[in-house]
Amino acid sequence: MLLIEDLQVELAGQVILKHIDLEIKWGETHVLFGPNGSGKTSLLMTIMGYPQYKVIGGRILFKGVDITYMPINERARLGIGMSYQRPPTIHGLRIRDIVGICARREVPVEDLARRVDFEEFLDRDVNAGFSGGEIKRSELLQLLAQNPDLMLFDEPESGVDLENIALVGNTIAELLQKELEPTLLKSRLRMMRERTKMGLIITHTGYILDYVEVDKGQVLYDGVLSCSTNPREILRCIGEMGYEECVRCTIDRN
Ligand SMILES: Nc1ncnc2c1ncn2[C@@H]1O[C@H](COP(=O)(O)OP(=O)(O)OP(=O)(O)O)[C@@H](O)[C@H]1O
Repeated sequence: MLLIEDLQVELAGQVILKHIDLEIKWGETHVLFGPNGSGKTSLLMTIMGYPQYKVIGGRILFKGVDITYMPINERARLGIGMSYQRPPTIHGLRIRDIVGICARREVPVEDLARRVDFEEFLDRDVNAGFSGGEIKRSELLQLLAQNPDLMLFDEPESGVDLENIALVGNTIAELLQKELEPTLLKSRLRMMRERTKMGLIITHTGYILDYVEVDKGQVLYDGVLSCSTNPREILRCIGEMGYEECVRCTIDRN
C-alpha cells in the first residue's frame, strides 16, 4: 500500500505540493487530473524520490516502510516504477541493455518487446530520435521488465496516435492487472481480491479510462489534492465547468 500523509514539497524555493494526503491500496489504480503546472508531475517525481523535490513536511510510506528520504534506486528495488512524460535520451545505451537493467534478472527481451511492438527498436540507443509514441512504448517495455508493484504513469497517452492508444492502454491494464475479464471459474469479486498492483496515472484527456478500470480520480489544483471521486464524474465536471469550479467544493470546505 502507498500512504502519503500531509506531504509538503518545495522545488526551486517554491512550495509546489501542499498538505497532500493520498492512499492507494493494494490492487487499486487512481487517476490524477489537474491543469498545467498544478504539480502532478512533481507529485510522481516525489514518490519516485528525485532529490530536487525537497520534502519539507509529512511522509510517504510504501509497503509499511517510510520511504520519504529513501534514494530512487532503493525505491525501485522496493517495487516502485515510473513511466516519464519526457524521459532523457541516453546515447551509448541500447533499449535491450536498459531492459536488462530494469529487469535485474534474466528476461525474454524479444518476447517482452513484442508485447509493445518494439522488437525493431531493441538495438537503438534509448530514446534517440524516438517519436512521442515510440517513447511511450519504450517506457512501457521498461516497466514490463521491471514489473514493479506501484506504477506511476505521467500522461501515458500524450503523443500517441489513435491506433497505438489501444496498445498503450491495454498494456497498462495488463501491467496493473486490470485487463482480466471474469470467467466461469473466477468471479469478478475474486479477481478484484487477487489484484496486487497499484497505479497512479496522470491524464488530461481521460482516454486511458477506456482501457483501464480505475478505482478513483483525484484533482490536483495549485498543489492541493481534492475531489477524490469517480474519475468519469471528475472529467465531466472539468469539461463542463473547468478546474476551478470543479475543486471549489473542496476549497469551500476548507
Ligand atoms: N526546475 C524547476 N524550477 C522551477 N520551477 C519548476 C521546475 N520544474 C517545475 N517547476 C514548476 O513547478 C510547477 C509544477 O510543475 P509540474 O510539472 O509538477 O506540473 P504538472 O501539473 O505536471 O503540469 P503539466 O500538466 O503541464 O505537465 C510548475 O509551475 C513548474 O513550472
